[in-house]
Amino acid sequence: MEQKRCGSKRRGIPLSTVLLLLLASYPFLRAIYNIYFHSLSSIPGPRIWSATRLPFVRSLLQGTIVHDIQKLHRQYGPVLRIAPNEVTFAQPEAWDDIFRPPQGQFLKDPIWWRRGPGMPMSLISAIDPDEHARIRRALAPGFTPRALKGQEPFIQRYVSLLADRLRETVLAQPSSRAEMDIGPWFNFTTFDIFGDLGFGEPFDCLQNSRFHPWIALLFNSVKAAAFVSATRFYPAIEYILMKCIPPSLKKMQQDHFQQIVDKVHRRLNYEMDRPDIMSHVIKAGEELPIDEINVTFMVLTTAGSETTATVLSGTMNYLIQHPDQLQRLTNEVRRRFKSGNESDMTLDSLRNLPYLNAVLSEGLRLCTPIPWVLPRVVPPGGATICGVSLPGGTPVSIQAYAMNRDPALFRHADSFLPERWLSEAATDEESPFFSDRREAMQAFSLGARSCMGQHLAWAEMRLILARLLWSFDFEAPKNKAKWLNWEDLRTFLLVEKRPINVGLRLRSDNCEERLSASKC
Ligand code: HEM
Repeated sequence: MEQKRCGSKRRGIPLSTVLLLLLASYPFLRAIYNIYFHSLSSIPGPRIWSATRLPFVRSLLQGTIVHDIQKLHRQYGPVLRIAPNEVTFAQPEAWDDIFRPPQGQFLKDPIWWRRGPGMPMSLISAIDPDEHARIRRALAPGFTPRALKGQEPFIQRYVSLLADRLRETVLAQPSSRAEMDIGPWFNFTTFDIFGDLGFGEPFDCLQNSRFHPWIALLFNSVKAAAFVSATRFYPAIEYILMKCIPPSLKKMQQDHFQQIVDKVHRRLNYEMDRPDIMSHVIKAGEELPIDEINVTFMVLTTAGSETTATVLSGTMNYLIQHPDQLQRLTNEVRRRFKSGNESDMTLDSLRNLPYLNAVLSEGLRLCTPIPWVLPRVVPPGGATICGVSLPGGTPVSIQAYAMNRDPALFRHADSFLPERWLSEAATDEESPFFSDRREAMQAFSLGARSCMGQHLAWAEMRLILARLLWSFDFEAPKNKAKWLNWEDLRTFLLVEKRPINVGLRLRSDNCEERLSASKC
């Protein structure tokens, strides 16, 4: 009996229990490894973010990721570990080190760009540099300054329609002063412009004064898209989620895509030659298979419209809350186009208005629509970024939001001060902005994957803002509770939408008097 008891003692804890214990303690052991023994353990960052991906995912799902990371950068410095295997940078040198490295490209991190099952490759999702270069080559002629010249009449048409619609809204008010959310109007205009340039047909948002259902569905699914992205860090959860998607939702997704396929199809069958973006793709012939054209034009619709509208919304929001800057810009535009003929306002004539460019640069800095440039992966041999050596395979990203608002890089970094972008700020040592690190702001990114649409974006932003200020007097809503603080907006891959309330009336008749009385 005694012997038996000793025997059972020797057998000890059953193997299954040991395995279970090991399994249960794995996350803790892994977290300890990540904090103390991982190859990134010397990179500054909060322990909990270095130990596990969970805080990052929570922040992503809450939409507070850019603000949370900004706070962490302030606390830990410009090089920050934001997950066990990921490092992010808020230092100007990171742009060149990641996006224009001397040897070879840092490729996009597949976790963010992996294509859905059955989805063809697009310009944005192509990771292989040769594939990406092939697609970009086929599209590039449609985005040159020369091509833009041919596209100008399309752009002008929708900006005129925007001004007409706003005029009607104002005149419908008994007081001839309207108070409205101008954000959707910027979206209506940029989506209509891209619709015409891409597919030869607008989305008719301006015509109908409301979002086309395709765009409405896109905006409604942004939070869900952020959720799907978050599950990619946990393949088992992603697998289950994909299995749980109801057929009705899958059908909705397919129909959404099919609408773009139909638009592309209609455009490709046009007999006439029109100088839009698609015409260049047609000329490139076989270079781009039809399924790649479909997906590329679907992502371009968002990339080319929502971004520009976000900057315009943010810039207008800052302008109405800064009456001096608003007045200075209004004066610049109205003085330059005194003759009273809006058609004088061409893309060429608007290119060199110093204060207009400064205001929009400041808008791009504070309201950058891509506040966090999604990660790239350090090439296999490893690389040095901002003086920090990182092993191959490490995802690295740039925090544009944190960098653009860093007081070490920009004087009064959180304030709207377009003057920092005037040429004298860079040359006059007395200027308070002389030491600003303007090269930190790269809203269109750099290198082989920089924004293809930046000429178009600048053209649209200049024309829309100038035309509106030329035609209307803007002001902040009388009720301060209706003012929006841009810093409160969350980010779910795209910047959250909230009303941009403005007061506007038709440009007053005594404008010339005010101009001559103004000191600007
Ligand atoms: C103010 C407006 C805009 C901003 C701030 C902006 C910013 C950016 C940024 C930062 C990227 C790089 C993203 C990355 O590499 O992860 C990008 C890529 C891109 N943008 Fe824009 N964009 C704007 C407007 C437009 C417009 C109007 C179009 C054209 C219709 C456009 C087309 C593209 C394309 C095609 C790419 C992908 C380039 C490639 O992967 O080769 N963007 N944009």
